Amino acid sequence: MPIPIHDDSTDANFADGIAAGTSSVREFPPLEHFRVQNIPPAAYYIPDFITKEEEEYLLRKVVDESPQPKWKKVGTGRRLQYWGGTMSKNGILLPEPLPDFLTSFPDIIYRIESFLKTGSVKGKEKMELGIVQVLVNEYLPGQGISPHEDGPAFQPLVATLSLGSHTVLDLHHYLNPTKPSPPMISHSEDQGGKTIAAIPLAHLLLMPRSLLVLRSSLYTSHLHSIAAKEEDLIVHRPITLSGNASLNGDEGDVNGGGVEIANMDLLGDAEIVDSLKNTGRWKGRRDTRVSLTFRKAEKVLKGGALGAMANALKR
Ligand SMILES: O=C(O)CCC(=O)C(=O)O
Ligand SMILES: [Fe+2]
Repeated sequence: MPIPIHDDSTDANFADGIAAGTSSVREFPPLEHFRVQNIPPAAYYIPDFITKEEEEYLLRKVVDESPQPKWKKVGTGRRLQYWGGTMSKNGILLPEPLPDFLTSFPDIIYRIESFLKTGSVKGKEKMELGIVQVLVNEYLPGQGISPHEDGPAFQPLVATLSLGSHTVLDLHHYLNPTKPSPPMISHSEDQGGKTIAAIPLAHLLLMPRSLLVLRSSLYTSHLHSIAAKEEDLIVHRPITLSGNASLNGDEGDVNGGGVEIANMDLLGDAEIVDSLKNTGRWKGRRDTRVSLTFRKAEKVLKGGALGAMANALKR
């Protein structure tokens, strides 16, 4: 089935963008345009990174047509799949070729790589992912993922595509026991000997078809999680003369269980933004969400399937 072309190239604001991928002529402004403000460096939220047709196609390939044994169930009931290979116990990726539906039609990997390059700063910073593995997570309503780091086996630059449903990703930092920040400490959990803040540092609303890019310290010294919920309540308190309504700390009781999100200005969803601005809240029931996390292993077993895949990525 051909993927319909999604064309925003007539929008003058997109003039600095890039031709993103061979299966779509969609152009985006450079990565920096999508940076989430007021959180540690760095997170980028890109709404509508893929079209509805591409979303349906990917869901069909990943969920309906992928062989049952590919799925692994994890403790909380969530299912996951690995494409591009799995990690050995000592942190070396045993590579396998990535499937055509990620590399050629639609060419999602090329699109992500081309887009990330727009965030490179000449002579300073190279934004290249060199995707070798794609992790697929499927969350039914009520399922989540507890606070974790993706770990040192992967490069501190990951991109996650959301399909099928919105969710809220929470970002946490480790509490420094010598310098406690008072509003953060209501209770805390222990993670491998380090204490993490019980109240997340920030929340990001991830809509279907969006891409989230996390890098640098947000990847290396923070944790991320998704609360196991069937419904999300987002609240918005306008900035007052006495300063910004805090994004962290006193949320729970004051907001009636709702959370403020750090990426409201990047959401690109008029209905949600209007509701937040006019009523101060938005409530959404979660549906089944499938996420695709694109990442690069620090160490990959040389030869074999890797050669074939590297050739496929060159083009
Ligand atoms: O589903 C997501 O957006 C995040 C998945 C994730 O953090 C992981 O599997 O490590
Ligand atoms: Fe993760």
